[in-house]
Amino acid sequence: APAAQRAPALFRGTFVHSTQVSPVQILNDHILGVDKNGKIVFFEASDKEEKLSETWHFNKKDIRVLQKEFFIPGLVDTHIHASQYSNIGTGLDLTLLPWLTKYTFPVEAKYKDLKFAEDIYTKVVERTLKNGTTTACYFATIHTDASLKLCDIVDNYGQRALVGKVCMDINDTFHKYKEETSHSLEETQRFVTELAKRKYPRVKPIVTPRFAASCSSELLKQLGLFAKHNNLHIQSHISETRPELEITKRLFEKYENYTDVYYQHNLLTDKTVMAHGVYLSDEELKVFHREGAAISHCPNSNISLCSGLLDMRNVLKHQVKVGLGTDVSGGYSASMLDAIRRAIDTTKILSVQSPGYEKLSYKEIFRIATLGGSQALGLDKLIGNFEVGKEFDALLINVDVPNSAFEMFPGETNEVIIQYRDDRNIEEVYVAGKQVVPFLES
Ligand SMILES: Nc1nc2[nH]cnc2c(=O)[nH]1
Ligand SMILES: [Zn+2]
Repeated sequence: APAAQRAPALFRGTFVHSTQVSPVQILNDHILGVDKNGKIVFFEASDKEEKLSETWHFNKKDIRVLQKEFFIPGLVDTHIHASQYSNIGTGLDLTLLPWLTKYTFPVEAKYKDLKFAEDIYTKVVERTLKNGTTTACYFATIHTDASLKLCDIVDNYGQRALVGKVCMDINDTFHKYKEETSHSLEETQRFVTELAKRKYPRVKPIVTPRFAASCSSELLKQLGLFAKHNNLHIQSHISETRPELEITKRLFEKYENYTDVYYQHNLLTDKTVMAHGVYLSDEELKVFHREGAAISHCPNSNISLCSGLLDMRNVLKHQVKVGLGTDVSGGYSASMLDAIRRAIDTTKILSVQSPGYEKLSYKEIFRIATLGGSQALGLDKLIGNFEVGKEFDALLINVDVPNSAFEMFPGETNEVIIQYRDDRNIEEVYVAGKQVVPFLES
């Protein structure tokens, strides 16, 4: 039961967000105004209330004054397999390649059945929204109609998303889950065309070759050209595990490295987001920087599938755009709050392994989960924080709810709250100024 509610356009209270210069900025007693298109039109200290009400012609009694709640920007999940949601929390006894064969390809094959697809896709959109994911970058499956169904559901619930119909013409371990090369491209074209006809304001297509090891050079080439000619987003996986690196090296012998495979096929652009990147060399990171391509850091998945630990500090040092991803169901949680915690764990483990390692602070990771994600998806002009001119994607956090996962003690600051809240503390979710959580009863 999706929401269709307009937010009150005016809020007064505490706002916590990130900027380029400040990983966490806490703005107490501010007023934020949202216009009917969902854009933030002003955001100022509330001693300006008088002047603002004259400029913007509002009545002060229309301001919603927050009490103990505060706003943070919506969380951006830069990598999630909507189709794998039905496997969440199961099948994590294997590493990537056998895991794909035993659990993942079989479940994705089921999305031929549109009823099944509709059921699971509804559940994953509801779950991610409730957990504060206002923007998701989804992998669906190879099935075009089911992928369009995901788009319909995302739009209906008011989430913002990039949705990819998966492309793969090689699968030697689960033969029935793959496509003919030409069919894969044609179906991608059909997916993009059909989605465009629907005119959804916040659901966009993303060209999605699964990863190099499941695509022929011909398919990669055609998808790269298609993305280029239509200026489309691109997503895939890169350098997640060592055995995958070996296979890719064997399949693409004449390329310099894994990054070069995507680069040579026009798949590494400033609208590309590649999941994982655990084993990328400095040389490859320089190519990411040069091309403006982004990495999605998926710490839960990296640990759950024993893939490895991404050195995010090194990624940032190379000025490569980076966001966080849940990578459901390689990652066992659909919550970006979990992704934040796993990213904190990962940076700490790296510092244990290498004394002197410059850990990321939780503040930096909060920024990566919000502003960083928006940059990784090329949406930072539109979302990511509460800058005037952006759309209001936001979570109303209440730390003091019944059944909260933690106690609040006197003297604790917002900073403590940022680290430890969970979805019970997300009372309301807004996308482009429209309240999308709680869902309205239909
Ligand atoms: N984590 C993960 N890695 C992949 N590499 C290729 N496909 C997948 C997938 O579905 N999940
Ligand atoms: Zn993935």
